[in-house]
Amino acid sequence: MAEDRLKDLRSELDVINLELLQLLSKRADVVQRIGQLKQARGVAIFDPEREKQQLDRLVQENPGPFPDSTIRHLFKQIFQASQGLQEEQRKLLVSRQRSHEDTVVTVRGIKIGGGVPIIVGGPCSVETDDQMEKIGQEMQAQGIQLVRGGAFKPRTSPYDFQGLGEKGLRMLRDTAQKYGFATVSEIVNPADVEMAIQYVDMIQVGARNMQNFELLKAVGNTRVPVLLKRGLSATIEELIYAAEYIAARGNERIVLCERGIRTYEKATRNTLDISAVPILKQETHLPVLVDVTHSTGRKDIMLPVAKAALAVGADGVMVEVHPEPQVALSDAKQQMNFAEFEAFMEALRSAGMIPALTNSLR
Ligand SMILES: C=C(O[C@@H]1C=C(C(=O)O)C=C[C@H]1O)C(=O)O
Repeated sequence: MAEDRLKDLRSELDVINLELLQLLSKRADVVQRIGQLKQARGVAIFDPEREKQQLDRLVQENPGPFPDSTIRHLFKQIFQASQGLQEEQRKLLVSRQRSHEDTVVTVRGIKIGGGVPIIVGGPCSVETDDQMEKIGQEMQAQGIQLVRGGAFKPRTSPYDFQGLGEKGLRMLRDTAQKYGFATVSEIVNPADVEMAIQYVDMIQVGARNMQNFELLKAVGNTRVPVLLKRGLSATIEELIYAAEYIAARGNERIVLCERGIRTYEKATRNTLDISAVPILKQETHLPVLVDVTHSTGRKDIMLPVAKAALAVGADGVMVEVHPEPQVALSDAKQQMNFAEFEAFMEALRSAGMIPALTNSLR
């Protein structure tokens, strides 16, 4: 008999627990809505005055049998947990606090991040069928799996080669299909994103467009991997917020790329901010690449710079390669020719910094 009574009372408690749980969740939902308002208004999360008001009221209404001190203690715990929820809401989606695990971005089965460095290679611009055919053969011979090639070129001068547009994307895709690569290419106009993803596996947001917020939103609306380059005068924080624009739209397949920043130094085209790599790895959970071509603009130091990038934890390096750099329609001076590229790759391989060529790739 007594046994049955105990069971009944415990069943009663089980029901009350579920009711309390529902009420706690309902309360948490309101807390989160308050959190959003506070964030929008730039108001502090912790509000001791408001907490005091609530505690005073609760103690006043306390029907017992819990003593007032216990009621204060229990509700203080709830307030603290609520504060935690609001703090969680404030953390950027791309921030390290959101994920202790490194994000691995997979582009057509090729992993960026996760421990095995990748080399992304290809010409600055897609120019001719002949050029792309040679690129296809060379990239395949060197085991390059992700090939770059520009079709929309944001050039400093309006009189410089502007790229082949959709035709260039088609040529890049055809080469990729023939040789089995994945592709990345820059898009500058949000209206072109839908068209571009018919051709490319990864969309690049270039340095000059890092704060083209409409473009960031447009690529954020897709589920296609995005290579986001740091703006030439952008701080690391601004780069992280640019990535957040993409993530906030639901696309977290983002790879960051350090490509040098503008300083007073003239010996290199830009100044490679090597410290940005470990900082980005620490502050975000996203993979980070280093563009050694644009950051240096100098072929003679590309190898040591690439080694430095990999040594500080970059998930890969991006380089420009052209069959005949001297006649290239863009970046003629800084693209490597095939012999230079082969020496570059061989040096990284023999230093054990990138995987050896497997037989199937020879
Ligand atoms: C929910 C709020 O945020 C925090 C949490 C509180 C709560 O859980 O009741 C109260 C004050 C704040 O410290 C709020 O400001 O109302």
